[in-house]
Amino acid sequence: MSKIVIALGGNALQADPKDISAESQRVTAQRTAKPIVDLIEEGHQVIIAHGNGPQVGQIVATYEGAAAVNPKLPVMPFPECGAMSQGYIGYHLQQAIREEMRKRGIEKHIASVVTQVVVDKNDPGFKNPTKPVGSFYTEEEAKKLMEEKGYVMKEDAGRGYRRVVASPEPIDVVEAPIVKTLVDAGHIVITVGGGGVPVIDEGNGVLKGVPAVIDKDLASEKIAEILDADYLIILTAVEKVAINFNTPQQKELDQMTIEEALKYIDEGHFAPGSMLPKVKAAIKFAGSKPGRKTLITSLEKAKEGIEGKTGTMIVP
Ligand SMILES: Nc1ncnc2c1ncn2[C@@H]1O[C@H](COP(=O)(O)OP(=O)(O)O)[C@@H](O)[C@H]1O
Ligand SMILES: NC(=O)OP(=O)(O)O
Repeated sequence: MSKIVIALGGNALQADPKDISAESQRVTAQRTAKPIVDLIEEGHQVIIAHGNGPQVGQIVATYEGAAAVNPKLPVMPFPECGAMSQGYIGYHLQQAIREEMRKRGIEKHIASVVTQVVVDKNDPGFKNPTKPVGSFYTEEEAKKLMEEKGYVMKEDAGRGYRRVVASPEPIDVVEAPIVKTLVDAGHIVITVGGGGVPVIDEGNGVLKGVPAVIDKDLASEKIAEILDADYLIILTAVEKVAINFNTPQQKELDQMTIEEALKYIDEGHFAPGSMLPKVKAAIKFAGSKPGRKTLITSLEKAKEGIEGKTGTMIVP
């Protein structure tokens, strides 16, 4: 039995990026629950983390839109929207995983912990927004949003334009002791959703939410270290990491050593904002203590991946 932190990518929550309805996410979560419960059924101790880029963007935009037509409605601050996204996504995952466990006769409890993650107020990420949130827009729509709302909009890996916000590095997970207690008691915990709500220590131990979105792969790596997990599994839309991705020379990798991964980063094989943070999180976890490994694979292949049959394993 291994202790596994699973980081769920966008496709685990929204199968069709154009359909951002709650119903679509609820149905997608049911599909996502199956490979996760496969691992639980095998006896692994599973801790779940997830992204929130599309959802937090949607929540912010909804409040802004509502405030524009009804001035009595306050604009909701970004950290509060992040916390809402944890609750919204956690609720769907809790329902779906609980139901899948119930069907299989697995008697375990599952809960989401609204999680705050400490970041440095001087993190250079605050000066250079990189994290895509919300929906995809055409170049024309993006220009209009930049002019009208002052958003920073960037092209996202050939998929269209998206709003980008600051993405500081995670330093510590505030609720980690509670997560550890629940995990040690045998419960399934959903934590660091959306990378955690980013908070800064104002200097006196008082925590204050800041408008940013922490990368969920890096936050998952942080909680995996704190919980002393054996595996960090990053589940995304591709079965394996590739070099020369999307070119005729594309080569999928079964395994990468940390040294090889660093070389591939230098050579520019991993797109910033998509595969790069995953590989960085993978390197950090695999290098943090002997025996720790990171697996990057698709949601559907999680079980086969942990059995060593597919995916890309990052090892020291
Ligand atoms: N070198 C690479 N190998 C494999 N996939 C890559 C690579 N570079 C970029 N990608 C893209 O990155 C995507 C994963 O990033 P993203 O969709 O942002 O992640 P998430 O699943 O966390 O939402 C893959 O589906 C693939 O399209
Ligand atoms: N917080 C975060 O990394 O979200 P996405 O994975 O949706 O980009």
